Amino acid sequence: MTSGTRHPSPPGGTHLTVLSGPTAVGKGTVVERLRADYPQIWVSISATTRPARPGEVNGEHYLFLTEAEFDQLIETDALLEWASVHGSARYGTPRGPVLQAISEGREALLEIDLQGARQVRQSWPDARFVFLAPPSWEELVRRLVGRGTESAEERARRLETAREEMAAASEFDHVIVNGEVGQAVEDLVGLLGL
Ligand SMILES: Nc1nc2c(ncn2[C@@H]2O[C@H](COP(=O)(O)OP(=O)(O)O)[C@@H](O)[C@H]2O)c(=O)[nH]1
Ligand SMILES: Nc1ncnc2c1ncn2[C@@H]1O[C@H](COP(=O)(O)OP(=O)(O)O)[C@@H](O)[C@H]1O
Repeated sequence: MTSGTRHPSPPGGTHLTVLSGPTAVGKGTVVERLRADYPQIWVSISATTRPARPGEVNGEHYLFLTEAEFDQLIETDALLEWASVHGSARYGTPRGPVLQAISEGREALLEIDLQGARQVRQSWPDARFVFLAPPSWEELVRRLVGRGTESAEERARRLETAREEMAAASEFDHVIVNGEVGQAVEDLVGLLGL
C-alpha cells in the first residue's frame, strides 16, 4: 500500500520508533502519558478518514480527511504507510512531518496498526519496532469491554483481529507488557535511549 520509497538509516542510529499492538492493549493511553511526561519526543499525527468524535480536534488528535483528500495523499506519495483498520476507515502517516522531526534530531514515534508497521519495515528497515502486549488475553478482553466504546459485535470483530496481531509479536524488535501504564512508558522511553 506504500510506495517503494526507502529511507536510509540516519547517522548515529535510528530515531524512528514504531509502536503497535492489539486493540485495547492501551496504546492510546501509553502514548498520551508519554506526550505529557516527555514532550521532547515527537509523536506523529495520523491522517484518517474516520469522522472526528466529540472533543477531538483536527490537527491535534488526527488530521480528519475526506476520502478524496486521503486518495490525494496516496497519489502524491505523501504517506509513509497507510492501511484500512477495523474494516472501516483508512489511517496513514504523513511522511513529511516525520522526516522533518528526524532532521531536527528528535526522537519520532508512530502509533500505528500491524499492517502499517509491516509497511514501515519495508521502507525503513532500521526503525525500532515495539509491540505493546497485554499481561494476558483475559486482561485484553477486560480492557476492551471496560472501555465501553464498541458494540458487542464490533468487539468480537476486533478480538478476532487481535488474535492475529498477538501472533505477530515475534516480528517486533521489542515487546513491552502494558501491566502498569507508568512502567510501560518508562520501558518505552528506555528503548529510545532517553
Ligand atoms: N496503519 C496505521 N494505523 C493507524 C494510524 N493511526 C492510527 N492507527 C491505528 O488505527 C486504529 C485506530 O483505532 P480506533 O480504536 O478505531 O480509534 P482511535 O481511537 O483513533 O485509536 C489503531 O489500531 C491504531 O493503531 C496510522 O497512521 N497508520
Ligand atoms: N496499563 C493499564 N492498566 C489497566 N487499564 C489500562 C491500561 N492501559 C490502558 N488501560 C485501559 O484499557 C482501555 C483501552 O486502552 P486504549 O488506550 O484505548 O487502547 P488502544 O489505544 O490500544 O486501543 C482503556 O479503558 C484504558 O483506560
